[in-house]
Amino acid sequence: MTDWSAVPKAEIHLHLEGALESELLVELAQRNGVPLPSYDPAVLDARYRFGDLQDFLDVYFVNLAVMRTEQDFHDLAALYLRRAREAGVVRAESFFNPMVHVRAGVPLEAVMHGYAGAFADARRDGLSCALVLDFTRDLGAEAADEMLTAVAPYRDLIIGVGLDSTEIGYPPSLFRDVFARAAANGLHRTCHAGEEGDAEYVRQALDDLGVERVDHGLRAMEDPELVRRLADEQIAVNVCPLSNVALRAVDRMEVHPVFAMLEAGIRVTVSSDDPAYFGGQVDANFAALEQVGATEEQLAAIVANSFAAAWVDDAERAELEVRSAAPAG
Ligand code: HPA
Ligand SMILES: [Zn+2]
Repeated sequence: MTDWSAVPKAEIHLHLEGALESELLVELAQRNGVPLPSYDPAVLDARYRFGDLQDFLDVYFVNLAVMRTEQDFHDLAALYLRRAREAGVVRAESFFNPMVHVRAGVPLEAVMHGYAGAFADARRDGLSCALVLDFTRDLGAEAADEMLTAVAPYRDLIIGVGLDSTEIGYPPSLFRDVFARAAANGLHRTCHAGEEGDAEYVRQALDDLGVERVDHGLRAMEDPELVRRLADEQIAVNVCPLSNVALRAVDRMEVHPVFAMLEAGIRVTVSSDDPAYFGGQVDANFAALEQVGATEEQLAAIVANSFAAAWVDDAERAELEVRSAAPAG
């Protein structure tokens, strides 16, 4: 079996709020006087068994009540960025979602400065990294639009936008105007679609939001015409195998659609989604695919796709590819 932590890669589907490991969760709860059901990280981890996406989101949002100050956001991002480097990540494009925090009374400035400070530190240490603003789709398009306006003073700290949280009932088309405004501001676009929603959600992400990438995209495989289109247009589909099994979007790793996606010529990438909840960092996601029979060639293609799909300019992409081709060490 390959040591995936030694293979340089880009991780482009990762929620910083989903990197809140139980040890840090307990530390922040104690720091800020926020009650938890247990203060034993092992007990908290043992509760992470989910029936579906909503089941997970219910726990995830409750836990986020511990995040209060700029230092908290800095600590969370620094933890993720350290874990990512340990997992072989050389380019990190990370979702953050300020909506839950701001609604809990945290100043947007604390969120932005905390995350951006940790990202600046990592950049100084040689990691290529950037922040992607995610909107909570079940809060609706107006709230997303308000957040896009609110982050205007921090425009230089973000490179793109995405859409997360409860999928069914909140199709991408609802967010057409806010994504158009983001594009007009020079922001890249991606969207969670096809995790639980059907192929129509993925089609809308392409047609109505103009996304360059799709997060999860699993149910696109139910529509052969859409599969051809994803392949023809080389839209990156950012799958998260351990997440998909943990949230039962996929029955078993052996039948993960990633294999059919590769077969169809889709630009598949692999990321960890919410590593504190789903059992591992991006290296563990590669290992999980290898364990069920993904070939060396398939996994190498996924690594190459991660750089092809990254939101970097040609010069930086070339530099990342050279670094990844050099022997580890
Ligand atoms: O996988 C996810 N899907 C939707 N929303 C999310 N928020 C964090 N992770 C996810
Ligand atoms: Zn996600």
